[in-house]
Formats: sequence, C-alpha cells, structure tokens
Amino acid sequence: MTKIIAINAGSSSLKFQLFEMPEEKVITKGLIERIGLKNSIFSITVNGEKITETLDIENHEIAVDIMLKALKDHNIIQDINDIQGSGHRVVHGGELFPESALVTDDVLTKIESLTDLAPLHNPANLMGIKAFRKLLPNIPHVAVFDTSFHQTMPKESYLYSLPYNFYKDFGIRKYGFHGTSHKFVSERAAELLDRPLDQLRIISCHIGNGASIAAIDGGKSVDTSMGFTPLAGVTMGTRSGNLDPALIPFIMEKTGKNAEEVLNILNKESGLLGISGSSSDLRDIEQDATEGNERAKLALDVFASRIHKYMGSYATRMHGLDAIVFTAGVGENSDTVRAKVLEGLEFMGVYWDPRLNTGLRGEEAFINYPHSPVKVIVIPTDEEVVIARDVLKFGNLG
Ligand SMILES: Nc1ncnc2c1ncn2[C@@H]1O[C@H](COP(=O)(O)OP(=O)(O)O)[C@@H](O)[C@H]1O
Ligand SMILES: CC(=O)OP(=O)(O)O
Ligand SMILES: [Mg+2]
Repeated sequence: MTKIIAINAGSSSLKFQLFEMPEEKVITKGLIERIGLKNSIFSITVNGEKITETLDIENHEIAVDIMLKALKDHNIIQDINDIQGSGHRVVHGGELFPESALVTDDVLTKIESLTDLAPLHNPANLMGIKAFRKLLPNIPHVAVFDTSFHQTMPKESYLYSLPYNFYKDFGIRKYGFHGTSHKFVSERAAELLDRPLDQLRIISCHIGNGASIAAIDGGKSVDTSMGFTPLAGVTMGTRSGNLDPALIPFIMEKTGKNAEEVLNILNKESGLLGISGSSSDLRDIEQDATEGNERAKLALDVFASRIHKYMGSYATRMHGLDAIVFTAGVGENSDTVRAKVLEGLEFMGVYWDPRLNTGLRGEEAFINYPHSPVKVIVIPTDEEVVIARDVLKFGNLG
C-alpha cells in the first residue's frame, strides 16, 4: 500500500486527495475554494464527515499551509513522511510534455520557462511542487499536465491561420487545457454508456472558474476551445475567452495601458466578473440574477451562449455526436447553465429531461430522455485520481 497525495491547483481553488494506491482508496480529500476572494471556503473530509470552514485565503501558498496543517490536526497523517509520492497538476506543458514527468531540476526549469503562457496557473502549480519537494526531498514528485491529453489534436485543429514560421520558430499553436479532466470524464462516460470509448464521439464541457470544451473522437482530443493559453475559448469567471485580436491595440490606445496591463484585464477582470461588475463566482451571479440584477442576468446569458455554440461546432467537427458531458464546478452543479447550454438542441438529437436536470448537483447522472440518440451525462471530474495513477507510473512506485 502506497500513500500518495494529489494536488490540483486551479485558478481559484486548490483540491487535494490522499490515496492508498494502487487500490485508489481515498483516505481523505479536501477543497479550498474562492482563493483570493472574500470568504474562501476550506473543506476536508475526515472519517467520512465533511468539515467546512469559512476564512480569507489570499493565495495558493497559504492554501497549501492550511491543507498540511489540517492533515496533521485531524490525525490523517501522523508523520509527513507517511506520504510516499506526490502528484501535481501543471497547467501548461507546451510541446515539451506529451505525458506526465517525474520532477527533476531540469523539469522544473522547463515548467518555469512556460510560466508566461499560463500566468494564472503555472506559478501556483510550481509553488505546490516546490513546497512538497522541500518538505519531502526523498520521495518522487510527478507533474501531470493539462496539455498532454490534447497533444493528439491534428494540425488543422491546432494551427492558427498565421505565418507558418510562427509555429516553427515560436511554438505558436493551440495547446488546450483541462486535459486530465477531459480524459477522466470521457473514459467514465464510456463506462456509463457501456460502449467502447474508441467508438464514441463526445463533447466534454469542463465548466469551472476556467472553462473549456473538447471534441473527443474515439477517446482522442481532436479539438478544444482553449488555445495557446487558457485565456481563449468561452467566457470564464474572470477571463474574456475569444475576442477580435484587433481589440488589444484598440483598448491600449483608448485606455493608455500597455499590452501587459490589457492582458491582465482580459485574464483577471473580464468574463463573468467584467460583465456583471460584481463577481466571478457563478453562485453569486445566479443569486444576483434571481434577485433581478440585469447585469448578472446578462453575464449568465453571455456565459451560457458561448458554450452553447460549441455544441453545433463540435458535433460538426466529429460528423455526429453520441454524448455531451458536463463537469467541473459549474457543469456539475448549475442546472441553470446546463439548461441554457442544451436549449434547442433537439434538431441534433439531444432530448434532455428538465426534471432530471433540475436540482442535480455534484452527482453522476444521465439527464437525457431514454430515447434520446445523444446522451447527456453529468460526471463529477476526478483529476486527482488520474494524477495519483501517474505518480505510481512515473514515480516508479507501481
Ligand atoms: N452549487 C453550485 N452552483 C453553481 N455554481 C457552483 C456551485 N458550486 C460551485 N460552483 C461554481 O464553480 C466554479 C468553480 O469551479 P471549479 O471547477 O472548482 O474551479 P477551478 O477552475 O478553480 O478549478 C465557480 O464559479 C463556482 O461558483
Ligand atoms: C486551465 C484552467 O483554466 O484551469 P482552471 O479551470 O483550474 O482555472
Ligand atoms: Mg479546475
């Protein structure tokens, strides 16, 4: 039995699970949400019971400290040395990492070299890896990249319509993210459908604070909405998603800001936050919209409509569709967003049942009518178990 910890730092959250491997038995799991916002939420499951605390957690470094302290305080680990391997989500692996990697100084340098491409993520991911390396210098640490799963995309999907040498010389291409999650839910969908994954065309909607849609044909990612960085694609909590690139110099001129400052606005002050003017958190937006706040309603409509359009686009991309999967914070929990995304898709064989959708939160379930040619499934993602499996494999613990 090997105790392995999996750390999944997102832009607004830090999730962790301590496993006994290879049994995949969860010893404990926890979540720190709303990092950097007021009223961050820390929760940890101890002996099957969920303990929740509300406090202000400014950044991911503080989140890691709180997590480690909780593991000791609740006697989940007597000694930190009980942990025999650690696995870390790393958002951007570029073309350098087509698969997970055992962390070495060289691997860390390579990850650091990609920081500019994922400014909201790679620093938090690196911080977690470094904290664990320092704490436990003698165990394997494995980096698992969001980009790896999308390395199967064909060139016509990942190449931008730019001078070709930009790809050759600077690595400018679509990379795609949330790969660990898209991989997990597509494999799970095949199990639930009781059909071989290599015969399925799936649209996977990972909708969290960051959001991406993937077209998964026969188990392989063939296209995805995020791009060179996690800024592209659909509207997100604080990110703009796709826009006309000519807007960047235009905004610079109008506001007197430089390119870096404008990029910062697109990454951190746009999306749900930018449109609503009040929050990046979908729970807040839904609450405000229910109370009649017009800007919150608008934010919700823009958010859902961007995802909605990918349904047609990716069904076309795969010449048909067998299943739509919803996952991550919003996809798993928001019946409102799911309903807006699925609205009017009967023309392409999507017949979903509002009664199955309404109120469904955080649970695995089909929400289509039984006769629907396209199945619609809500699947809680588990990036952590995929990470733990890769710690066994790449950390040579198996
Ligand atoms: N019960 C809920 N209803 C609606 N939205 C929810 C609910 N729980 C979480 N969310 C939303 O999920 C998003 C965070 O998703 P998550 O996948 O944890 O984010 P990250 O991208 O940081 O990993 C937030 O917008 C949050 O409001
Ligand atoms: C890549 C990305 O956007 O991640 P997250 O959704 O965790 O912010
Ligand atoms: Mg996430």
